[in-house]
Amino acid sequence: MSVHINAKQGDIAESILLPGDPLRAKYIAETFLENAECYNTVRGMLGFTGTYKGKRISVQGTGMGLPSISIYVNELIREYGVKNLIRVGSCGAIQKDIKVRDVILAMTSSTDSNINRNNFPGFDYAPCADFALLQKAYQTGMDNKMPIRVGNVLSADVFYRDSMEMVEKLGTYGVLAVEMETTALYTLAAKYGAHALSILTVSDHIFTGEETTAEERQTTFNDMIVMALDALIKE
Ligand SMILES: O=P(O)(O)O[C@H]1O[C@H](CO)[C@@H](O)[C@H]1O
Ligand SMILES: O=c1cc[nH]c(=O)[nH]1
Repeated sequence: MSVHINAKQGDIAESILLPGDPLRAKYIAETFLENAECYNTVRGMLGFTGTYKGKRISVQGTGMGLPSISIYVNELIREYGVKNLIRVGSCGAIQKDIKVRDVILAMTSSTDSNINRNNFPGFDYAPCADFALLQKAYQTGMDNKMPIRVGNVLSADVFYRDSMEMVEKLGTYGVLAVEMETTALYTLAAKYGAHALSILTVSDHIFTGEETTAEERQTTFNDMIVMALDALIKE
C-alpha cells in the first residue's frame, strides 16, 4: 500500500490508463476490461485491474490538475512498478479548425505551472510523449479514419481564468488545446524511465463555445479509450 493507493504489490498491471475522472475509470473497467477488480478506493480515486484482449491492464483515476496526477503517477511508477501510462482525458480546443469530438495526441505540452520551473531553475524543461506509444496510437487512429491532431497542448494550472489573452497567444504559436495534467505525466515518466502518452478528446471549444452532449462525449470517449487500449497491447 502507498499513501494514496491501497493496492497490494502485484495488484496493478505494468500498463495503465489514466482518466482524470474516477468514474470514467469505473466506466472503462466495466465496459472494456474482462474480470476487472477494484484495487483502490482511497479518497474515492478508483483503480481497477482486468484484462483487455488477454493482456493485463489497469485503469486509475488521477483527479484534476498537475499536483493530483503527480501523486498517482509517482506512486504507480515508484511503488507499483508501472511502466506504460496513457492518460485518456478531455480538453478544450484552441485552434479554429479543431472540432469537438476530435482526438488530440499530445506530442508535447506547455504550461503555466511552476512545477518544472522550481525543479530546473533558469531552464524550461520540454516534456514529451513516448514516441513508440504515440506512433501506435496514431496508427490506430489512421487505420480507423479518426479525426486526429498531433501537437502541443497547454497543461494549465487553472480551469477558470480572468483573461483568455495568453491562451489566445499560445494558439498563435500552434498550441492545439488546453487540459490540466500532461506536463506532470510526461515529466515524471521521463524522470523514472517509464513511457507515457496523453490522448485527449475535445469536449468543448474555448473560443466558439461549441460543446458536446453527454451522449456524444460517451461515444467519442469510447473511440479514444479503444485507441489507448490498443496502443498499450500492440507489440
Ligand atoms: O477529463 P479529464 O481527464 O479530467 O481532463 C480535463 O478535465 C478536467 C477539467 O474539467 C481537467 O482534469 C482536464 O485536464
Ligand atoms: O475547456 C476545457 C475542457 C476540458 N479540460 C480543460 O482543462 N479545459
